[in-house]
Amino acid sequence: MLKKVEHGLIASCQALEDEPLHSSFIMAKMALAAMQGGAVGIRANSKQDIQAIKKEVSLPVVGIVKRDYPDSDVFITATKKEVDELIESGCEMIAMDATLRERPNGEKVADLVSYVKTNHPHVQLMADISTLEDALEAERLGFDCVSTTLYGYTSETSGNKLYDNDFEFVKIILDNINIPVIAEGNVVTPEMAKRVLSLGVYSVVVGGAISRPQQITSRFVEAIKGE
Ligand SMILES: CC(=O)N[C@H](C=O)[C@@H](O)[C@H](O)[C@H](O)COP(=O)(O)O
Repeated sequence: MLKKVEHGLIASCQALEDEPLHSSFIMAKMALAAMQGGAVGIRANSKQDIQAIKKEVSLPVVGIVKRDYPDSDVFITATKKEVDELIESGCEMIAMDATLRERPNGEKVADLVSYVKTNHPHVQLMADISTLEDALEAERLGFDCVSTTLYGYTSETSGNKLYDNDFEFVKIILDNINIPVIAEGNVVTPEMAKRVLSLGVYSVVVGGAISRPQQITSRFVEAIKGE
C-alpha cells in the first residue's frame, strides 16, 4: 500500500455513531467522491465501513476499529479482537494506537505487531503516535510507517495542534525516524497539506476537512462571525 500513497493524499472517511453521516453506505460514497477528487488512499473505521468502501473504490485502505474500553484510554485498534476484524475486512494496512499507554486487558502492542507480521505478512502496519518516544518504539517494533494521528489527543499532548509552529512536531519526527512518516490530524487546508509534504512527510491524511460537513460548516460560520 505504501508505494501507492507516496506523496499523495489519503482521505479519512469516518463518521462515528454520534455523527450525522454515520452509515457505511455514506462512507462508501464519501470514499468514491474522494477518489474522484484524486485521493490515492482511504482511511476508514470498522469492518463494515471498509467492506462497503472496498465495493465502491479501488484505492488501498488503511483500516482502524475505534472502540472504547473501560480500563484504558487506547481506542484505535486497541486489542487483537479489532485486529482480527480488520484482517477480515480486507484492508491493505492496519493502523493502531502505538502510544506507550496501557492497552485494554493488558495486551501489548508488540504482540499485535508480531501477530500480524507472522500470520498476515501482506498487511502493512501504521503506528498512530503522539510523541517522539512512541515513534521510536514503533520503528523498533517493525511498523511500516508512523502517523502523527494522536498528537494533541493524549493527556500528555492535549491541546496541541499538528500545525503549531510550522509543523514543529512533524519536523522532530522526521529528523529522528527512518520509516515513512505520515502527517495526520488537523490538516484542514490544501495549503497546510502542501506545506507538510514539502517538509518531507511521505503522505498526508486529511479527515474532517473532507468528510465531516459539520466541521467544514462551522469553519465557515466562525469565519463570517461579526460580518
Ligand atoms: C484522534 C482521532 O481519533 N483521530 C481519528 C483517527 O482515525 C480520526 O477521527 C481523524 O479524523 C483522523 O485522524 C484525521 O484527522 P483530521 O480529521 O483532523 O483530518
